[in-house]
Amino acid sequence: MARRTSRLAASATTTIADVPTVHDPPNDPISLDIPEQLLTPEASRSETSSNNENASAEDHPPATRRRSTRTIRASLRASEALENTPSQKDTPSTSTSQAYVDRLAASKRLRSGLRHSIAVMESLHNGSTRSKDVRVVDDQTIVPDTPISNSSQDVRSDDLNTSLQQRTLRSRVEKVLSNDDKLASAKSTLNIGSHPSPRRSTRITMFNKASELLSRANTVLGKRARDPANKGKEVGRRASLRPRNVAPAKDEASVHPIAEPAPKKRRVSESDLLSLKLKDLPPSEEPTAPPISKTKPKMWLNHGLYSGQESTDSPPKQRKSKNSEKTRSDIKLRGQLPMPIFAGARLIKNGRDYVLPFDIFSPLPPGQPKPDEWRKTNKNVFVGDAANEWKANKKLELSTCMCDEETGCDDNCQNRYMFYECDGGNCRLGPECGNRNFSELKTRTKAGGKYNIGVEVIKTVDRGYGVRSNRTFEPNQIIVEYTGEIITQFECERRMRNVYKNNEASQCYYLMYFDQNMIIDATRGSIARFVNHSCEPNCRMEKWTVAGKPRMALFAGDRGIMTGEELSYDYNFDPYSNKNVQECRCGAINCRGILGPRPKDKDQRAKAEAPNQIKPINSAGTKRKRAAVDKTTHSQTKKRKFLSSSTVKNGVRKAVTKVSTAHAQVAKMKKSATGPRMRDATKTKAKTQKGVKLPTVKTTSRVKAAIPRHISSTSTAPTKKMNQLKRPSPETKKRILSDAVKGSSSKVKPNSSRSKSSSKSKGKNTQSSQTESSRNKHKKKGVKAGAKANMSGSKGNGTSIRDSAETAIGSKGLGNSVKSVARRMVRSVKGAKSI
Ligand SMILES: C[S@@+](CC[C@H](N)C(=O)[O-])C[C@H]1O[C@@H](n2cnc3c(N)ncnc32)[C@H](O)[C@@H]1O
Repeated sequence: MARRTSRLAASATTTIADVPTVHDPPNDPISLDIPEQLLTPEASRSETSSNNENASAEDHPPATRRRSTRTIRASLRASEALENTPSQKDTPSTSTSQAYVDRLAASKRLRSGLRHSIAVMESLHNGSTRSKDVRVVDDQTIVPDTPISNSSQDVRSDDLNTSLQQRTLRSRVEKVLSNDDKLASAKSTLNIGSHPSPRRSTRITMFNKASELLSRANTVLGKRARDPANKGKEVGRRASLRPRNVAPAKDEASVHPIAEPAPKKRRVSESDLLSLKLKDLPPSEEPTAPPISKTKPKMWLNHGLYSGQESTDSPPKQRKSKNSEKTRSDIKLRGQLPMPIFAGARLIKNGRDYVLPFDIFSPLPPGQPKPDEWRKTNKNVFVGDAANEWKANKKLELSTCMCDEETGCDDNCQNRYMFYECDGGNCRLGPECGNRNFSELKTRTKAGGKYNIGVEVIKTVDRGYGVRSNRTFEPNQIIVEYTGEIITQFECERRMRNVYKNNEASQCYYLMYFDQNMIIDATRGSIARFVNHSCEPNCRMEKWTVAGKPRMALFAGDRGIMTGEELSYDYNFDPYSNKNVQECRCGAINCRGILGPRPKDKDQRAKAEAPNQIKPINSAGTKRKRAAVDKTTHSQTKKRKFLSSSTVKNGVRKAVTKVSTAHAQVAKMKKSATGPRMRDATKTKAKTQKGVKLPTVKTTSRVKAAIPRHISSTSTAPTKKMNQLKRPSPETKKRILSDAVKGSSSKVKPNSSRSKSSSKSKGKNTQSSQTESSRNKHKKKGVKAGAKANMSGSKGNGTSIRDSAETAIGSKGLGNSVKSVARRMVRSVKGAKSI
């Protein structure tokens, strides 16, 4: 604004200054007639030394502003006398600045000269001053050519004329001067009104502003930079922002030392002000309404950071229904996902079950009850003849992994698919391989410590001891290996008869079918033996082949294991005899009620059962009778029995037929009689069918009951695939193996059909080949071996019976034992089929 004003002033000045250039200021007609004749500039300077105006004009060149003012005057006079001075019109409008200055100076001199002349004339007129001074003045100033000078010279002769002339002259000069003054005052008034801030003053204002800003710069730097002496002087500025108590200046404090110390500075909110106001007000009976503030109160003052959210008992929802919006239109809730500020309040109000955080390690405190008779071993130990009978066939168990680094050995890994653990011999991947569970377990347990072990024994309320996790386990992660003494079946029977006969009370036996007709007795074994059964388990017991040897371990289920969970797996328990049925106390919703096998339904079984899922041997010697089990359980068991009878009968018929055929063949061989097998076999079959009495399941002794017929846990005939891990069917497995064999450098032919797999097929690196090899060995061993193979037959289906029959056929000294073998086979088949 100031700049604009100065520009206007400048333009006005320019306009005015231009006036004399357009109308070149001629001298006043009076000045032309009189003053210039009376006084020259030089004379005026010398004579009127007391005239400050002239002196200043002479000594100092006129300033621009003054020049403009004078120019106006001159221009005004010039405009008056413009017409009377035609000679001046010829003067070019574009006169030089020097000429202009000269004219201004002349104008000034003219005015001063006029005043001087008037003074002289007055003195002459009064007649009191006819002194030498005047003469001197006359001598020096009056030009003889001028008429005035002439007239003045004639004063003595004609006083009347002279005085008249003087009077006229004076009046005329005064008139002109008064006109000048009027114009000047009018102009000044005009200037003040239209241009209040001339250019010079504008500059001053700007300078003042700049200096003021500089002085404020200190305050910008911060409060500490302020001069403490000037602290109190800023009150005016601060007070305009917010009210505050101002501490008195130091000087004042020194003057009034007794005065109270200034209160601490603090922010004053509106509520404070309101309370102060209320304090000041005299107490009145009627409560006065608080003054309504014109300013809108800030939200955060009234509601806090989370304004717009209301506490509800229900957990926050991302989406709200339209109805809820309508009903709660008075409360403006946040549209976005609200922050969980009320979670704590909800938790306190509603509560929740305590769940340990995911990765918490929480072992039990010391002083827990411990099982008395537990001889621990973390490795499988062969006992008795088991070591001799065991076929450590590393080469045959090899399976080459085809995975690459990108995929690692994931779920599609061929070895994983068949429960073969990868190692340096069968997998070219190193740390990238994800199929080395037992290796991982070894590393973990070797490191030691409760966390690495991850499990501990607990005492349950009604199921004896159990096992809990003291840490978390990922889904399908290996937890603990099931180890113990590997014994033969005969050794197992011996132990049951002699050693474990006193276990009837506890009903606890730790026998599990393992591999190659062997049994793991974990009475002396790992902690895994304490894992109880559940109809809704959180773990699985699986048999894997590790470096050519079968090993069993407990794996976490698909949900994983949380800290503090009791571990369990489905025993898939085969009681073998109704006498051995135990009540299940797992507490699951879908509890089957007994420690028995899974439901009989074929489809369900096909889905549920897994080939490598291990099934413990029935804890024989149970005193729990069927009557002890509830009616539902009883009916289930009974139903299972009858449902499977036809299948069992068929299987038994086939088995017996084959055994009879074999017996007949042996007899014929002894008599050196040869003939078509098919026929004989048919005849024999017909005879056998007539002669065979289908056995019923009878528990002749406790030992027999203690070794129930089970769904094979061995690799001999894995007929079912594990649902969770999507294990392959035997056919698929065979195909994969054969493909792998084709793909690998080994020249072994695939085990395409069971009939072709004979003892001649040596060097097969498949699990099936191992089975065949085992079978051949059993053939050599005779009836006993055949019986064993039969006992561990896979699910008691036709295949296993055929195997047993073939074994029996191939064995020497079959003789009278055939019948007993057949009987046992039938019993085995029936037990398996009744599951
Ligand atoms: C291998 S032992 C398990 C450990 C056993 N609880 C202990 O104290 O040593 C199997 C025996 O435990 C008992 N058991 C396991 N799970 C059970 C369950 N869900 N209900 C009832 N008894 C169970 C049965 O007596 C069974 O014979």
